[in-house]
Amino acid sequence: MASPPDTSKTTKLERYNSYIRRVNSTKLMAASSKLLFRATLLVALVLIFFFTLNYPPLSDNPHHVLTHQNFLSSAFYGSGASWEKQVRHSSTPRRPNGFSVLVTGAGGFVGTHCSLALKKRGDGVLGLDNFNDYYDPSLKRARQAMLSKHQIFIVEGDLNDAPLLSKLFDMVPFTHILHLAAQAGVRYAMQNPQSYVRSNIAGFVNLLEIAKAADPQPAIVWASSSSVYGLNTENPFSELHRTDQPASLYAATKKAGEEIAHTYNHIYGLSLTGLRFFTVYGPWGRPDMAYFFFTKDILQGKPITIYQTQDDKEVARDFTYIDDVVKGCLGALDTAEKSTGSGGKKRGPAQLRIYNLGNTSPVPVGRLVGILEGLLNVKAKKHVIKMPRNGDVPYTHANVSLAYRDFGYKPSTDLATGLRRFVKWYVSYYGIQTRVKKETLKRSDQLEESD
Ligand SMILES: O=C(O)[C@H]1O[C@H](OP(=O)(O)OP(=O)(O)OC[C@H]2O[C@@H](n3ccc(=O)[nH]c3=O)[C@H](O)[C@@H]2O)[C@H](O)[C@@H](O)[C@H]1O
Repeated sequence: MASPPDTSKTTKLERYNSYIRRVNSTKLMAASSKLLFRATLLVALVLIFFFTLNYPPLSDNPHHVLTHQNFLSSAFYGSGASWEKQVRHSSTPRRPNGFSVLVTGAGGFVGTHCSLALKKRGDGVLGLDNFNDYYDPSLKRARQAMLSKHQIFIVEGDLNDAPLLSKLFDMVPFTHILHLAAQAGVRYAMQNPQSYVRSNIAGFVNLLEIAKAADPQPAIVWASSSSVYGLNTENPFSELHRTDQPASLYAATKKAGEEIAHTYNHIYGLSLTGLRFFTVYGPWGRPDMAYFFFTKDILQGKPITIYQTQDDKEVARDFTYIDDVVKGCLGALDTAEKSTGSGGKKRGPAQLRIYNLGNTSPVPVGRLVGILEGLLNVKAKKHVIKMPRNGDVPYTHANVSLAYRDFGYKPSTDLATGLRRFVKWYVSYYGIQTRVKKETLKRSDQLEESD
């Protein structure tokens, strides 16, 4: 019987070869996992980069904090002789003892009007605006073009861009800041709450941080809102009434601003004046506001929704005409005392003020629609519903005796007059002339710029 072949050598060899194969395959696996790890890391870094650049998306994030863009804007705008020349030229006063004012939100409705008024009387004005797309940015660009004709330059940047703000304060010894940049709108706060926190709280704090460190420290006048009165039931609203029951996040961020102002006044000696605006309207206004989109919808034959209170009462607002508000803003600037600190240190007590800027004459929304129908010569398709729970309050009415006492604020434009001026501007700006009453267009007491 043939003995079985001696396999001990081949078996050893096979075992050795198999060991080598295992070692090699482990090495290969380790190498490929390393490669995979590096590739994943690279992809993650690329994703993080784009995520940070685009998040939250621009469309639903009007007042975004843009880390990369902050950097880019500072790097881009902060250099260049021509940019610096425009900044200096725009902010230099042309009258003896004139102010040098940084107007934030200069491409906005109130910001544009105030910038023009300041420039016209010889103050230096430098604008700051991020031209976000909360509403049609082309309207903001048109306002910018109008300001540019009056030698007012707007720096394109965000309130949260600390390097950019510091650079501006390094270049210009601003005497005042008129801080009007904000995320506005009561009802939109339910759609995009973070934008209110970013602009009205984080952005405001960023601005105050820069202002407190500046030498000289500027005096600051800024836009609060009638909405801080929230569920207050005492009428007319006085600055002494309670404001601890905001009905919307918008109102809550404005109220937070008032408390933050107190802190910066207390610790750093910043002179701070908050102005509670009451539903400001007029030419070059905001398309997100009811009087504006009612006009658009009425002219286009579309239905409009008119809110009523839960107990079927009319909702009313103390609609305030833009020219009256501009006078109030300038009055507040003119009576603002100097900040007392310097370089971040308080040297003594500083002024801290809050004022209502309203019209003292509330008008039901139904009446506003009636006036528009008359001016536009078109019957509105009205859809009356109970006010949804959207942050709205049923009624606003300003007591302005404090503003009158301290800087002579006295509103003088009734709603019919103000809306006529608005409609005249609207049809001219959007090129709609057909159905609007001739007498509306003929009247000539219009802003020079809108003609
Ligand atoms: O004073 C303020 O602090 C605020 O004023 C403004 O808020 P509001 O007074 O709410 O103005 P606005 O939206 O024009 O609605 C006007 C009226 O129309 C009613 N309204 C509104 C919409 C609609 O479809 N139907 C309707 O009846 C509505 O119920 C209201 O009664 C600014 O937008 C805000 O940024 C802030 O500055």
